[in-house]
Amino acid sequence: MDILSSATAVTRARDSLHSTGIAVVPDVLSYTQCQHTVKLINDLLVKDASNSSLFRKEVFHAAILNDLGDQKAQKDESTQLRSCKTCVAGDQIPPSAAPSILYYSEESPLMEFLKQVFDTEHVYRTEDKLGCLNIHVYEPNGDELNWHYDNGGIAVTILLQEPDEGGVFEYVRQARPANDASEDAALVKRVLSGEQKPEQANVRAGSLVLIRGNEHLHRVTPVHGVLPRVLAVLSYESTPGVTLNEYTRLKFFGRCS
Ligand SMILES: O=C(O)CCC(=O)C(=O)O
Ligand SMILES: [Fe+2]
Repeated sequence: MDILSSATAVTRARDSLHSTGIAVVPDVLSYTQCQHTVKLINDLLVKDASNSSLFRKEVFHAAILNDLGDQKAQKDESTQLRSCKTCVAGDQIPPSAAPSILYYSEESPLMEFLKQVFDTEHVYRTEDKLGCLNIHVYEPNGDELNWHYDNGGIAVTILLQEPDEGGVFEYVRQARPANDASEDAALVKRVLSGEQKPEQANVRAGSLVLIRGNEHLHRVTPVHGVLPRVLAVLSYESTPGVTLNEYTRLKFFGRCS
């Protein structure tokens, strides 16, 4: 975590985010911290096998989830993208896990780092007990997160376990055309047809990844092999006191409370 207090790391990440839309900061968590968290999550998965309180869902969705995209209501391949993973919600993650400490601790340098890198005066944790800190488990039988834009502009993740095969974070460097849904849809089509090649981020276990997720189309390729891909998603807002509504809680966590 010390690396986040380094001025060089701030400058490097800020420059990278500015020029490419993404910044990868390696070794924010150690291998031991990552493995400790993976073990805690594994224990939850084993315990959960019988009562399924962890939320696992396969969905088919459009790449563009905003109002402009949905209005088109076309039924082509760009609206039938498959995503499937297990989500461990904020209230299920042990406080002793390294991502919890990094996210919640008053001594954590992360918040200051984010303000400087995203060049903003205010960054707040999402104050939702489910949607604050999540851990996503991509099982190695084809779990994936298909092409999408995020709703929020500050996406922060930490990879905890690399899979053997697939699970690559891909993104399109070209920033989203401002308020132009038809250009947006054209970009999605070019990416889906292979005409426009995405970039692949080089992310190792322990790396912090920052992206402007509402501007850059991105996805996680299907995971195969033996090891699941395990990733912490740390949620932030530009205004204080943000909670999720019931619709969003049901959609992402399968429950309201
Ligand atoms: O799993 C990842 O690396 C990306 C996650 C992501 O894009 C999201 O949760 O919106
Ligand atoms: Fe995303």
